Amino acid sequence: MRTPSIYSVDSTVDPISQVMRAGHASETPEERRARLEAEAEAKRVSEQIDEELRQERERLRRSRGDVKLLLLGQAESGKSTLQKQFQLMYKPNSIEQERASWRTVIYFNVVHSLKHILSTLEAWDDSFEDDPRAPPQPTGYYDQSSSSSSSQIPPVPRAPSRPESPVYGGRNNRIASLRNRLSPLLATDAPLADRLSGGITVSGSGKGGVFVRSGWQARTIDKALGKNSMKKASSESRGREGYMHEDDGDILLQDVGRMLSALKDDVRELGLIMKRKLKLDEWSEFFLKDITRIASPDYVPTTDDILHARIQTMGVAEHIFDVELHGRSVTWHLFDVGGARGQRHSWIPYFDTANAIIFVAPVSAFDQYLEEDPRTNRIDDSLQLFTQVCSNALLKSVHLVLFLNKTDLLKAKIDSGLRVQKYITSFGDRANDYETVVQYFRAHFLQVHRRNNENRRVLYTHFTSVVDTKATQRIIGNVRDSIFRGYLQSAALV
Ligand SMILES: Nc1nc2c(ncn2[C@@H]2O[C@H](COP(=O)(O)OP(=O)(O)OP(=O)(O)O)[C@@H](O)[C@H]2O)c(=O)[nH]1
Ligand SMILES: [Mg+2]
Repeated sequence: MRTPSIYSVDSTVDPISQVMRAGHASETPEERRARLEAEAEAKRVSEQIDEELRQERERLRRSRGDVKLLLLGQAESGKSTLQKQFQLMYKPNSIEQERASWRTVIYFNVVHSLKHILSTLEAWDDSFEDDPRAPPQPTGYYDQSSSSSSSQIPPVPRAPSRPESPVYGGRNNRIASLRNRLSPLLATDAPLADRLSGGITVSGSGKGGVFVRSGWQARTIDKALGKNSMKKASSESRGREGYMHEDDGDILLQDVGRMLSALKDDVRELGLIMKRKLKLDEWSEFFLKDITRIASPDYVPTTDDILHARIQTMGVAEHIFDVELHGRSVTWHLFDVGGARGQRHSWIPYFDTANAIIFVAPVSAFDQYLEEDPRTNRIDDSLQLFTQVCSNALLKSVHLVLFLNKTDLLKAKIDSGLRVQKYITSFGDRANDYETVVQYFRAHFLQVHRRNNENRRVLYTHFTSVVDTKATQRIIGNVRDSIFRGYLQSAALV
């Protein structure tokens, strides 16, 4: 006996067709109308499903043609700053929309720097009887004779010379009274951090201060506009709790602005002392030297301020741009990742679909150590990370671009007389000038690439300072063209 197929079109044996036909013969005009309506509705639903499927197929087909670009590199290497340059180039309006929200970040950067400076001064003060000028320790990566790729010797922070400035004259009193005067301003550190992070504390938020997820801008703007706010309570000294519960719109920012303005001379004094005595983070130095402008009541961050603001990325933030090529628009997905060690596991799911990577390595960091692991020199870490990226099987056919970044800071360090050999023994007695140093670092990254290049892919290298808009946008144009060339080649193969 024949087993009817579920795809059978033989309606004489199809029980459903038989029932339907039987129904047609005996149905009343109302039943017929209802049946036709039901059939029309079923057809409409079916067509709608078909259309949705078609659109989904089209979206998938198109997104296969999208460019997916990952920005990788250690914390503080400049990935988010580079992302801002893409944003300025391809979505300038969005920077305008976010401009106000950067005031929170910049205030936070200033307050957090002040806190860091004061506690460093106090710590030094306690240990002044010890010899404060121990030489820094060299890094191990370049010491090719050692099998371990990083030095196990903890770095010794640079410390101030013996009292010569007024601060160290009657230093205890001076520092104590500075802390006293600045204390209401310092107390805004925690509520500013909460506003940026949405109250999420991540272990490892160190001197950079706070981790943020994508979308923080909207949250800080909502707050500043007073959305979701609760009734304002009056309180002279608002701590973390005070601001969390009472915040009505801009109060926190107004308070910080007012205090900065009133205390700007103290702030400047502290900044100047530290500039002479300690390596300040680049953003601290940038904002402290401009404190009068930032403390003004109608302060609005400039684009340059936004490019210098520091906020740690948590997880992976996706940014979408439309990029034109020969009159055709291609969607670019830029993935800006958190570079701290605790964040790196979140990169992996993006490796599968990536077309291109910009690996950002800060070459100015030869005298710095990881915040997450103070035994590891930052250049060592960048080279190790670059080794992992070059040798990762999932990434073996991605378009690879290397940005040797922070060249402006490298120049400044060399000009100020900092000697590379002190930190990197294998640099030997090469000339301590910018060109020699930068080529030396480049050679090491090229060597890593050469040793991990089964697929014989090209490595595109650029010397960058991603806070420099004009130069960076020219380089982005260059990167875009090289990615598109690869993109067209692979499209031609399909
Ligand atoms: N002077 C100078 N500063 C830079 C340069 N690149 C980045 N910066 C600054 O360095 C700091 C860190 O930069 P980010 O872009 O936040 O670093 P990131 O790689 O995104 O760091 P994570 O999000 O923690 O992984 C910011 O204050 C930037 O303004 C550069 O080329 N020159
Ligand atoms: Mg970042």
